[in-house]
Amino acid sequence: APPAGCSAQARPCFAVEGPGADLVCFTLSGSEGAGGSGRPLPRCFLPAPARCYSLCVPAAPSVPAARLHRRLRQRLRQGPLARCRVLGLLCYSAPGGQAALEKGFLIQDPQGGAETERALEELLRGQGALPPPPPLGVYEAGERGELWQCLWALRGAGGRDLLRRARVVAAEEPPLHPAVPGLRHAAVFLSLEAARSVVEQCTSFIPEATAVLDLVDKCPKHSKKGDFPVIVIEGLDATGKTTVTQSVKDSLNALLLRSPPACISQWRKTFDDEPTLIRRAFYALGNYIVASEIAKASTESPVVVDRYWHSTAAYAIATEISGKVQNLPPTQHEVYQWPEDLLKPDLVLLLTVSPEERIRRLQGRGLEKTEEETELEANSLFRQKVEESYKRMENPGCQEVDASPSREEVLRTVLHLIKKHCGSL
Ligand SMILES: Nc1ncnc2c1ncn2[C@@H]1O[C@H](COP(=O)(O)OP(=O)(O)O)[C@@H](O)[C@H]1O
Ligand SMILES: Nc1ccn([C@H]2C[C@H](O)[C@@H](COP(=O)(O)OP(=O)(O)O)O2)c(=O)n1
Repeated sequence: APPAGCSAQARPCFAVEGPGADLVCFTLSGSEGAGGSGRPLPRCFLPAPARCYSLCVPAAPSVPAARLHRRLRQRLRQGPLARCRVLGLLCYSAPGGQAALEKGFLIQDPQGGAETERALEELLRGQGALPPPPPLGVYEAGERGELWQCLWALRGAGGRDLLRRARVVAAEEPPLHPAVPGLRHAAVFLSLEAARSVVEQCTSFIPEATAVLDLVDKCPKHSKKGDFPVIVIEGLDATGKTTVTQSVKDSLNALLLRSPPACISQWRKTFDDEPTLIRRAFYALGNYIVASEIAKASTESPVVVDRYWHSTAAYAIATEISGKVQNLPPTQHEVYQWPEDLLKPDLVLLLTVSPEERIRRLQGRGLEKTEEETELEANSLFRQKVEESYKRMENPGCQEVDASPSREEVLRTVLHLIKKHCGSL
């Protein structure tokens, strides 16, 4: 329910008008809600005494900016700021505007008061000079109930300078999710070099990054597949990939590989704790290492692979694109295309089960849940976006397999599809 005094009709989009202020901001949470023109302001702006603030960093694929964003998110949960509600925010240029995409937070302080503003200023001053700390956006009501955004640049030694004061108005939801154009540089890397350069920028603060790069550099470039078939099994967690890949391996006398490969999986936790940019670059490099393993193995036997490129891309897209499934990049978008320099499998099967069956299997397995699995359960929208992204992948695309029947029946279906596509084995 919306907070008292706020309209449930409001959309989570708002624009900041005025000279030099062509940013439109799009909150990442709660993208529901209809409304025509003359819409009320989004309900994310709570009425007094509540107060709203914003912090945004450039969304350009820069390692320092990505780490600053993550540091700010962590710090916003601490101290006097812990009482605030923090929503994700994307600020993008209105049509014709020049501003680059920014990513940040809308901070709602339900009680108002000077303490939160002081804490935010301290937080920003404590971030050092590189990259420069973002300005603090402070939202205040005008005399006629209109809303203003004041953008303050903080001076290192204390004090602050007003950069601009601009009207905040309701805006149309943009036709394309603002994160879509930047996806291919921020989360989905379409070449070895693109992913490599991100991980290379991390060697000074992630010692494991050097080890990953060493392994990648040892792999022959542009690995070629051998004569035996290469089959990839994809799907959400607990759809039965481990079960299916193991049985296919036994049935076909195949070699079983997985991405990320064993040689880097001990560093997975380290990279999972890093921002999207770094984390996804790590998984992307893992695929290139697996590619060289596939190349070698497929000269000697069939190869079955548990997750590969499609997982890397689908999870990256689904985590970066907030809100509903309709916000995903349109079909045939470049992020759904296979990287040209990555070894292609002969067949990719996507295992799907109903959400209810998947949760039964997760519970049945009784393992400790990862943060992402918990999110999947809590957020069926996320699950839908991962699955839909899988289905939009092209060249090669994924062939869907209903994995709800018994283990034996699923295996029969999978073997049948492999025979059909890869000929006699
Ligand atoms: N066809 C099936 N019917 C019922 N349970 C299954 C089936 N396939 C797998 N399971 C069980 O569901 C759980 C998740 O399967 P698993 O193969 O580990 O999935 P994934 O590797 O995709 O996470 C396991 O406990 C597994 O034994
Ligand atoms: N090739 C791969 C494999 C996994 N990932 C990422 C995508 C998700 O964030 C997680 C999913 O891995 P998870 O450990 O949950 O998967 P399984 O337990 O193997 O089913 O890893 C990837 O990006 N690329």
